[in-house]
Amino acid sequence: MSILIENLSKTFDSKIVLNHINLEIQTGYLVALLGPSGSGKSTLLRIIAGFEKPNKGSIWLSGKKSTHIKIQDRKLGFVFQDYALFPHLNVFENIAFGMSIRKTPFEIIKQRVQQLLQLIQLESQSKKYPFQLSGGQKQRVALARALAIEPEVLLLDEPFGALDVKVRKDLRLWLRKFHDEIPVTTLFVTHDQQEAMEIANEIIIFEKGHIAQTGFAKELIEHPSTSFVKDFLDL
Ligand SMILES: Nc1ncnc2c1ncn2[C@@H]1O[C@H](COP(=O)(O)OP(=O)(O)OP(=O)(O)O)[C@@H](O)[C@H]1O
Repeated sequence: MSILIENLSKTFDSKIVLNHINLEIQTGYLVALLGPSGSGKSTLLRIIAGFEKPNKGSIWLSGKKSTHIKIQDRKLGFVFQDYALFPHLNVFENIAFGMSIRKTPFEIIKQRVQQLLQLIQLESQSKKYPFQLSGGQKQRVALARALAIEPEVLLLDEPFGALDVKVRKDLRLWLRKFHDEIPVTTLFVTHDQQEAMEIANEIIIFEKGHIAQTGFAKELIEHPSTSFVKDFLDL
C-alpha cells in the first residue's frame, strides 16, 4: 500500500505540531521518520493510523482518500515503544488476538500463529506469558501480533526504544532482514540517527513540525540541505 500525505497540519491547544506536511511513501518501502523529540513524528504516525484527526489536509492510502476512515478499516498494524502485550494472554493468544476478534476459524489462526512464531523465532515459547519473556522477545511478539491481521502498512513508534543497546541492535538487523523477506510498507519512528541509517530505505527528517529533508541515507550524508540536518546527523 502506498501512502500519500497532502498538505497536512495539526495543532494541539493552538500549538502547531505539524505544519503543511507533504509526503509520498512507496509501496514496500521501510521508511524512517527521524527527528528530535517533539518534532511531530509520532503525531504524524498516529494520524496515519487514525488515532488522531488532522486539522487540515488529507491522507491517501493506496490511492483512496482515507482521512476519515475508521481505524479498523485501514488495514494497519501498529507497534508502540512499550510492548503493550495483553498480560493475561500467553504468546499464542496475544498473536491470535486480532484474528480471534475478527472471527477467523481456529484452524487458520493456528496455522498463521505457527508461521509467525517461526518468523520471530519463538516457536518454543508459545505458552509463555509476557512477564516470562525478555524485552526483545516481547517486542518480537508485538510485531507478530501486528502482522497477524496481514496489514498493508506497519507503523512502528520507537519499537525498540525501551531496550538495551545490544538487544536494540539485534532487533534492528532482524527487522531489516524480516522486511527484505516480507516487504510490508513500514513507517518507523526513531530519534536515533544510526538506527534510521541502518535499516531504512528512505529517511524523512523532521524539524519542529515540518520536513527538513527526505532521501536515502547516502544522499542525506553527502548533501544535507540545511545546517539543522547537518548538525542533527552529526556530520
Ligand atoms: N495529545 C496531545 N495533546 C497535546 N499536545 C500533544 C499531544 N500529542 C503530542 N503533543 C505535542 O505535540 C508535539 C509533538 O509531539 P510528538 O509526540 O509528535 O513528537 P515526536 O517527534 O514523536 O517526539 P518523541 O520522539 O519525543 O516522541 C509535542 O510538543 C507534544 O507535546
